[in-house]
Amino acid sequence: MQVALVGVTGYSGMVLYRLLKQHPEIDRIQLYGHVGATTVALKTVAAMYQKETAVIRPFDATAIMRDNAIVFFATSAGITRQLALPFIAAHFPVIDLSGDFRLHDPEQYQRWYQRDPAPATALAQASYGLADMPAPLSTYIANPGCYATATLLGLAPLAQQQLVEPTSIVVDAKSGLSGAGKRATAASHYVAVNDNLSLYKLNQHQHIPEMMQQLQQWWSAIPAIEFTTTLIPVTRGIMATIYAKAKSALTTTQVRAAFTATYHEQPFVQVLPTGMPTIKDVVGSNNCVLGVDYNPVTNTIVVVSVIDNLMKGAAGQAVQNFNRYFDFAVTTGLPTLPVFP
Ligand SMILES: NC(=O)C1=CN([C@@H]2O[C@H](COP(=O)(O)OP(=O)(O)OC[C@H]3O[C@@H](n4cnc5c(N)ncnc54)[C@H](OP(=O)(O)O)[C@@H]3O)[C@@H](O)[C@H]2O)C=CC1
Ligand SMILES: CC(=O)N[C@@H](CCC(=O)OP(=O)(O)O)C(=O)O
Repeated sequence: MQVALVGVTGYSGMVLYRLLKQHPEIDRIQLYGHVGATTVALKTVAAMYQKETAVIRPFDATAIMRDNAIVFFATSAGITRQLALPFIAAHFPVIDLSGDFRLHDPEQYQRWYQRDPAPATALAQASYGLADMPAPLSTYIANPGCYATATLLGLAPLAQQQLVEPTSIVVDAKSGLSGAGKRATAASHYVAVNDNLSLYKLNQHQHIPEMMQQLQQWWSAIPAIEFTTTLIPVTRGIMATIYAKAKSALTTTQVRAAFTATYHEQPFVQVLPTGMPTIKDVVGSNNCVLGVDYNPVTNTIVVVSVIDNLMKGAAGQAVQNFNRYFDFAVTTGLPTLPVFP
C-alpha cells in the first residue's frame, strides 16, 4: 500500500514517518509539504535522515488522491482545515493529527482555537478516533489531542460506569516539551523549561472541549472538568493525574476491577496491579499505563495516566487508527514496549 504524509518535518510527522517506514502493510510513503514549494530531498531538511531517498513534494490534493490509499496530516491546527476539504468532498481517507476536525460544533472551535472553523458540513463527516475505546470510524479520522488521550483513557471507566460524583473531576496534566512542536518560543526557551515547571493555558486549554464532547457521550451528567496543564523539563511524555470523589464508598481493588474490565481486550492499555506509573514506563511505546487508588479518608479516587505524547498522543495513535480503518491487526507496526531506561 502507498500512503501520503503531509508535515514530515514536524515532530509528530517525523515520528509518524518512522512508524510508517516500519509498517509491514506499507510499501511506499509519499511526502508532501507546503502548497507551491519546490521539491526537496528529505535528507536536506532532516539531517538525521541522510540514508533516506524520499523527497518532499509540494502539496497537491489531486496527486495525493491519485497515488495513495490514505493521507496523514501531521500539520499544525489551522492549516489542516485549509488543506483537507478536497479529501472530505471526495470521501478520501484521511487521518488528521491536528485539532481542526475534532470538535463537532464549529462555535466551540472558534471559541477555543480563536480561529475560523471548517464548514459544519465538513466537520460532520469527521469521526473522533480515540483508538483504545473503539467506535465506528468514518473516512475522515480526527486523531485526539495528546492531553485529551491521556485524560480520557484515565476517565473512561469512571464515566462509563458512573463511579464518581460528576461535578467533582479535577485533572492535573503535565507534558514534555515536544508536545509544543518544533518552533521555539519564549516559554519553551531552555532557560524557561530546564529546572522549572510552569502551568499554562489555565482553564483555556484547547483540549477541554474535545474531552467534554467525549465525556458527555459516555455520561451526560458530567457538566465540566477542572483541567490544568503544566510544562515539565522532559522531551517526551504526558502524565495526567485525575482526582474525583467516589459516588459511594469503594476500595482500590474495586476501582482497579472497573479499569481492568474496560481495558482487558486493549493491547496498548495496561492497568497496574499496584503502584503508580511513571513517564519512562511508556516513552517510545504506543502504550497508556494507568495506576489507580481510592482514599477512604477523603472518598477520592486518584488515577494516574501516562502516555508518550508523540506516540499514543499523536503518531502512534494515528497508526493504530490506520490499522483499525484497514482492518489490520491493531498492533501492526506499533511498539508495545517502551525504550526504558
Ligand atoms: N507534538 C505533539 O505531541 C502533538 C501534536 N499534535 C498535533 O499534530 C500536528 C503537528 O504537531 P507537531 O509535530 O508538534 O508540530 P510541528 O510544529 O513540529 O510541525 C508542524 C508541521 O506542519 C507543517 N506545516 C505547517 N504549515 C504548513 C502548511 N501551510 N502546509 C504544509 N505543511 C505545513 C510544518 O512544515 P514546515 O516546517 O515546513 O513549516 C511541519 O512539518 C499539530 O496539529 C499538533 O497540534 C497532536 C498531538 C500531540
Ligand atoms: C506542551 C504543549 O505545549 N503541548 C501542546 C499540545 C498541542 C497539541 O498537541 O495540539 P492539538 O490541539 O493539535 O492536539 C499544548 O498544550 O497546546
